[in-house]
Amino acid sequence: MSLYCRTFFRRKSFGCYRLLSTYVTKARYLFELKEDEEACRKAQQTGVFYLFHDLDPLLQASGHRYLVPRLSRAASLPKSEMEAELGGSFIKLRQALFQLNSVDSSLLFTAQALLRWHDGHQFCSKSGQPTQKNMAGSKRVCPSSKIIYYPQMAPVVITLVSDGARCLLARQSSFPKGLYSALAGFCDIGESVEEAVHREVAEEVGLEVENLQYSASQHWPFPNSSLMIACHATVKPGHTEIQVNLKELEAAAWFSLDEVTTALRRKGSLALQPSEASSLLLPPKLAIAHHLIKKWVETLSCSSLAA
Ligand SMILES: NC(=O)C1=CN([C@@H]2O[C@H](COP(=O)(O)OP(=O)(O)OC[C@H]3O[C@@H](n4cnc5c(N)ncnc54)[C@H](OP(=O)(O)O)[C@@H]3O)[C@@H](O)[C@H]2O)C=CC1
Ligand SMILES: [Mg+2]
Repeated sequence: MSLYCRTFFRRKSFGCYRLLSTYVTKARYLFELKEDEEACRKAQQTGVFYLFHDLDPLLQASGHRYLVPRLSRAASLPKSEMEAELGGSFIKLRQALFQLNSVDSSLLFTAQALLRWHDGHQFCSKSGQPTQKNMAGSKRVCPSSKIIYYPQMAPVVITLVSDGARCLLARQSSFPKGLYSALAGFCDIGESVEEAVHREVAEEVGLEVENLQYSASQHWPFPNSSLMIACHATVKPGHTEIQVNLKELEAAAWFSLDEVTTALRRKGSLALQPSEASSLLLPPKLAIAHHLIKKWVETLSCSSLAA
C-alpha cells in the first residue's frame, strides 16, 4: 500500500508572507516543505492522504463518476479490508480516466507519477547503494556517492498538422477502434522542441511542416511521466501526400472540419455503438490532443465565419 500526502495551504498560519499574493504565498510554502524536513513532517500531520495499491488509486464509484476519498490519517490494512472499510476499490488510473473530474485526475496523475518514480529509483546507479527519500518525496539521495536524484519527465512533442482546410490525425494499432489522435513522439537527446516536431512528423507521415506554433503543455503519466508539448503546424502548400511509417502507426489520414466537428460533439466513452462502427473517435477532454484538435476547430470555424 502506498500513500501520497497532499498538504492544503492554510492562509492564516503564514503571517510573514501577508503582503504577497495568495499564489506566491502558496508557492513559497510548498518550496519550504521540500527544503525543510521538520516543516514537512508537521504538515503531514494535518495533510490528507490518497491511497494507492500497486500504483492503482482507491476510488469510490458514484453513478457514472469516480470520487477520490481523502483520508486524514494513514492506516495500514490488507487491500480487501481497506476497500471494504472505505467503500471503494483500487482501480487502474487509465481505466478510470473518463470518470474523474479534472482536479482529481491532475492530483492522481502527479501522485502516481511520483510513487512510480520512487519505486524505480531505490538504488544509486553509480554506487549500487540504496537511496534515501527526503520527507517531501521531492528527491532521493545516495549517502555513499552523494548523488541527488530528482523525479524526471521525458519531453514529448505532440503536433496537430493542418493543410489549411483539413487536419492530419493518426492511430496506433493499440488504440481503441476508430480512435485517431495528433502525431506524438519523444524528443531525442540534444533536440529542441522545433527540431523534434519536424523530425517526428517527417518520420511518422513523411511530411515537412512549417509555421510551428506552441499551444499548451501537460504532464502525462502513461506509461512513464512525460511532459507533453503541444504545437500546431502546417504543411508546405501542395505537399499533403501522406506516407505512413507502418513501424510507428497503423494509419494516418486528413480529416475535414465537418468530420472533426461531428466527432468532437460525440460524448462519452471510447466504445463505439455498432451503428457508428466507422465513425471517427477523438481523444478524451483530459488529453492535450483533445485540446489541440478543439483549438484547431475553433480557429478554423472563426476564420470561415469572418470570411
Ligand atoms: N496526452 C495526450 O494527448 C497524448 C499522449 N501521448 C503520449 O505521448 C507519448 C509518446 O507518444 P508515441 O507516439 O508513443 O511516441 P513515439 O512516436 O516516440 O514512439 C514510441 C516509442 O518510443 C520509444 N520510447 C519510449 N520511451 C521513450 C523515451 N523516454 N525516450 C525515447 N524513446 C522512447 C519506445 O520504443 P521502444 O519500445 O522500441 O524502446 C516507444 O515504443 C506516449 O507516452 C503517449 O502516451 C500520445 C498521444 C496523445
Ligand atoms: Mg509517435
